[in-house]
Parts: sequence; C-alpha cells; structure tokens
Amino acid sequence: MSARTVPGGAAAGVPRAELGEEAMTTAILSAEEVALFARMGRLRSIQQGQVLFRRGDRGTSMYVVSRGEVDLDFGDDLRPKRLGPNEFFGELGLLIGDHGRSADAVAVCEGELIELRHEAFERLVEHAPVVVSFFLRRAIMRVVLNEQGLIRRLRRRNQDLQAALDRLHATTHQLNRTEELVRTDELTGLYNRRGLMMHVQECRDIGKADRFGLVLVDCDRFKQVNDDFGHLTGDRVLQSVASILRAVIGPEDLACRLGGDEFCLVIASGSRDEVMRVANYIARTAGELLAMEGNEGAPPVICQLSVGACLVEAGSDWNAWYARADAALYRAKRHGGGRVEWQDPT
Ligand SMILES: Nc1nc2c(ncn2[C@@H]2O[C@H](COP(=O)(O)OP(=O)(O)OP(=O)(O)O)[C@@H](O)[C@H]2O)c(=O)[nH]1
Repeated sequence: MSARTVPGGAAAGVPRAELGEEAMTTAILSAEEVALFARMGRLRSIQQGQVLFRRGDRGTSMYVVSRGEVDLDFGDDLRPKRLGPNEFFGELGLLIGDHGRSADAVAVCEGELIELRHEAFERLVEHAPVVVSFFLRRAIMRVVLNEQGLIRRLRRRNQDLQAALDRLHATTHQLNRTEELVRTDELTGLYNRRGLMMHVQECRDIGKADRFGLVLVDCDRFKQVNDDFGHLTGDRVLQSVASILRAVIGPEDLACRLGGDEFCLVIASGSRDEVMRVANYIARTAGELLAMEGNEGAPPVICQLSVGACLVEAGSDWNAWYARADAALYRAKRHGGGRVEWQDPT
C-alpha cells in the first residue's frame, strides 16, 4: 500500500483519514507505522511451518509481518488469508485482551515478526496517539467489514440450506408418490396386492384388532364382457366395481384389486353383521345397477358380482384368510353368482 502521510510533528507518518475504504480496511501498515511499531515492539524470528497460535488459543499480543509470510486459516468454509510484509494480524488479542484467536496462524517460510504486547501498545499510545487512533479506526473498520462479510456468507448459506431443504421436500414428496404408486392398482386406483400385504402387516404390527372381516369379490362371467364388447368396456366395468367398493368402505377399511376381475376388502370390524352388511351392499348395488342398464346389446358399465365373506384372526397368515373367504366365494359362484355367501371358521 502506498499510504499518503501527514507531514510533521507527532503525526508524522500518519495516513490521511480521508483515505478510501480499501486503505482503511487493509491489513498493510505504512512504512512509517511499521517503523514505529518496530521501535515499541519486539522483533521475533519465525521458521517455516511454525505455529504462532491456534484457533481458540487465548492471546494478548498482535503481530506485524516484517519479513516472510504467514497463513491465517479460519477453518470451516472461510477463505484462508496469506499475509506478507507490513501486514498485521491478531490485533483483537491486543485490543480486547485475552481474546480467543479466530484463526490458526502458521509461518509460510522463515521470516521475522514484530510482536506488540499490551505494555508496548501503551507506550505507543503515549508516544504517537494520532498513529494509534488511525490504526484503531482501521482495526475497527476491518472487524466491522469482516462481520458484514460473515453475515453475507451466513445469509448465502441460509439460502443454500433453504434450497437444499426445498429439494429434500420435493424428493420426499416424489418418494411418497412413488411409494403410493407401488401400492396402487393403476386401472382402478384401489390398493394392489402389494399394498394389501403391507396393510395387513401394518395391522398385525400395531396389534390393531384380534379379528377382521374379509370380503372377496369376483366378477361373474367377466370374460364374456371382454369377448363381447372388448377390453376397454371390460376395464370400465372393473372401474365401476372399484367405485362400489370405495363407496362402502370406512376410513379404517381397505379395498384392493387382487388381480384380473378379483377384488377384496379388509374390514376393520370383528362383527359378522357389519361384514355381511358390507358384502350384501356390494352384491345388491351391482345387481341394481345391472337392472338399470337400458339397451339390450349396449356395452355394460357393471356386471354381476359374487361375494364371499368371513371373519379372520389377525394372527393367522394371508393364505388362511384367503382360503376361508374363497370357500364362501366358491359357493356363491356355484349357486349361480350374484349373491353373498358366509364362511365360518371350520
Ligand atoms: N378388460 C380387462 N380384462 C382383464 C383384466 N385382467 C384380467 N382380465 C380378464 O378377466 C377375465 C377373467 O376371466 P375368468 O377368470 O375366466 O373369470 P370369469 O369370466 O368372470 O368367470 P367366472 O368368474 O367363473 O364367472 C379374463 O378373460 C382376463 O383376460 C383387465 O385389466 N382388464
């Protein structure tokens, strides 16, 4: 730095106060200031790699690099600084006294420092108050600017953090959506077999109840619908069945398409009457809708449904559950379909 100076008297060698912000905040002292500091302070030689202090060390003296270079490492993601001749550091230790160092200071190469302790600084205040006052203003300005830089960095980091959180939120949302898709039957929007198994496991894990109702629903002569009217009509019929199931279940129940034209409901109730109410509603609603269909030969929107219902024990496995409900369903089919059959535990 080429500091302009005020000539004459005790203020000799003092840079003008109106020097720009850069000059005010630089750690470089003028040659006159260095000479003065050298006179009051103590010269100290340093060796390459020598640690002058570590972050957190308590310190009471400041340093001016007289010869060589010193690295200041502030840690974290803060930019390290390399100081050369006439630059000063550690001034807060001197000014505040017993101050925790904010950086590691390590000599880059062999060199020399001027060390200024409290007593030396007091002599300097007496001897050259104007120099000291200018130096103090610069030191304060540097602290303020460093702080502002820190605030800016923190703000930026906060924004980065916010952006990362937003990304995380979006990913979580996407994951939830994917998980939902994995459990959902694409055609009807009901749970698929995987979703059913997860639900059954969850019910077991939380020990929700000792018994559940299981209702198995199968379309009657559905293959005929496909054959007569095509797959799209068949799909629409399956969607109508799903709508009936969705309409009858409570918030604790689960409706699932097991595959093809086969559906099931897990009813969170151990009451035969309640399970039969649900089963009857399904078969009856399908029958009534079918009866309401107008034109002979028009593509159907629903078909007759066979329903098998039973109670199952939470402790037994899915195959045992299914076998019991299927026994009832088989009977319903054997009797011509469009009806509900109940199966007691055998
Ligand atoms: N449209 C459509 N058809 C499907 C789908 N999945 C399976 N199917 C058809 O559903 C039909 C089921 O036929 P079956 O198991 O013989 O049942 P069904 O004709 O209802 O016979 P019963 O149950 O004895 O009355 C088959 O023709 C399958 O091709 C689907 O997603 N969409």
